[in-house]
Amino acid sequence: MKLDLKIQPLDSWIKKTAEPLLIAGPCSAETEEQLVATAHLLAKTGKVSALRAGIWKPRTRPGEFEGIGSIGLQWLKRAKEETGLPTAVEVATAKHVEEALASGVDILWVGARSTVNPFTVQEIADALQGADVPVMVKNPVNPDLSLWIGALERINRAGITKLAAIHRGFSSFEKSAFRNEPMWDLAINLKTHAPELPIINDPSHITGNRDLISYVAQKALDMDMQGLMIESHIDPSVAWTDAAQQVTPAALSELMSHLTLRKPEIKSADFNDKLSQLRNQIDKIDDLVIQKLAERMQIVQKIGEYKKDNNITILQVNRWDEILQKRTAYGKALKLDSSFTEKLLELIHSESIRRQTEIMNKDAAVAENLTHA
Ligand SMILES: O=C(O)C(=O)C[C@]1(C(=O)O)C=C[C@@H](O)C=C1
Repeated sequence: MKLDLKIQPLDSWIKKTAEPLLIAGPCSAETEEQLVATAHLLAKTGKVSALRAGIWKPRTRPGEFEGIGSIGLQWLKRAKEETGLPTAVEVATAKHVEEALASGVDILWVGARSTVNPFTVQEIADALQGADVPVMVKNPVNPDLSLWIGALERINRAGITKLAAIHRGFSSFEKSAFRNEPMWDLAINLKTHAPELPIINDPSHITGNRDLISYVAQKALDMDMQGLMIESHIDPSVAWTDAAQQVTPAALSELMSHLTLRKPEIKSADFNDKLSQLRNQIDKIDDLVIQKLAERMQIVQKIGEYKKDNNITILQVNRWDEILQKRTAYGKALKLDSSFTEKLLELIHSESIRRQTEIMNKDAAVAENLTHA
């Protein structure tokens, strides 16, 4: 389903100084000197198109540094005057929006902890009514695509058409090398729903670790994301917040120079001929896969009827386990990744169960309808 968003292209609201688009700056504005000095070094790299800095910081526990507050807006103004870099801040309340707009901040973003809350997002959207400012919406903390979409829609309905999404990863129960799981599928899903919506990747928050930033940044570019937002501090070792994920402007410049830029498409007739030949082969195979899946489901239906007539449970763990073991081993022999084969089979099995449940409940549903009639 395509979303009904009115979006202006990214180029209409941010002037790229280099490819890929890079928004950089400290996690938090700490002092005027720290912010302005960082901004100068970032501007000097020639690779940064906008300066970010958190001045209102949502913290998990009270008593932690909650951002320098409104005074930081003056520092951002000075950084912009001296470097020419447009500025970006996070807003979480109507008051933040008003103050940021009044002091000439160029780009606003809605943070992950705000995106989860429709009341907060609506308050921000209401405060944005009539403003011609670009807004970027971070994914919610929890992996819920509808919340992300809902927040984008609310901001868009307030008349904000200079809109982008920021992919900063999701909280997960499972421990991994990342601070926030990228769950790329969710970002890809958003892109499928709204192909014209620019998505900017935030490898700093995904990794929580400066050593992993380039890996995630490269993957984001390979996923055709439109830019990167990376935290940079003049001296990360003394940063007041998120020290482990910040890089110096020099390290950032070095990191960017090692990224490979790939295009979503090219005009070469040769390349496109070869690509469409290969895609034709894929189309034929996909048709077969779907056809075979449909045939499999017909048999599942028959088994369902048979089980019903004989009062046999839907779930047959031993049979299911046998399928899982044998097909995964077969897939492995054919060079398929085992976890891919397992996921595919699990999806098929849950559809089998759904269908057989429908069959089992058919008469029950009729009976229930009759008693309610
Ligand atoms: O073999 C069965 O009993 C089936 O109903 C088929 C099937 C399957 O999809 O392969 C479905 C459910 C069972 O748990 C096991 C296997």
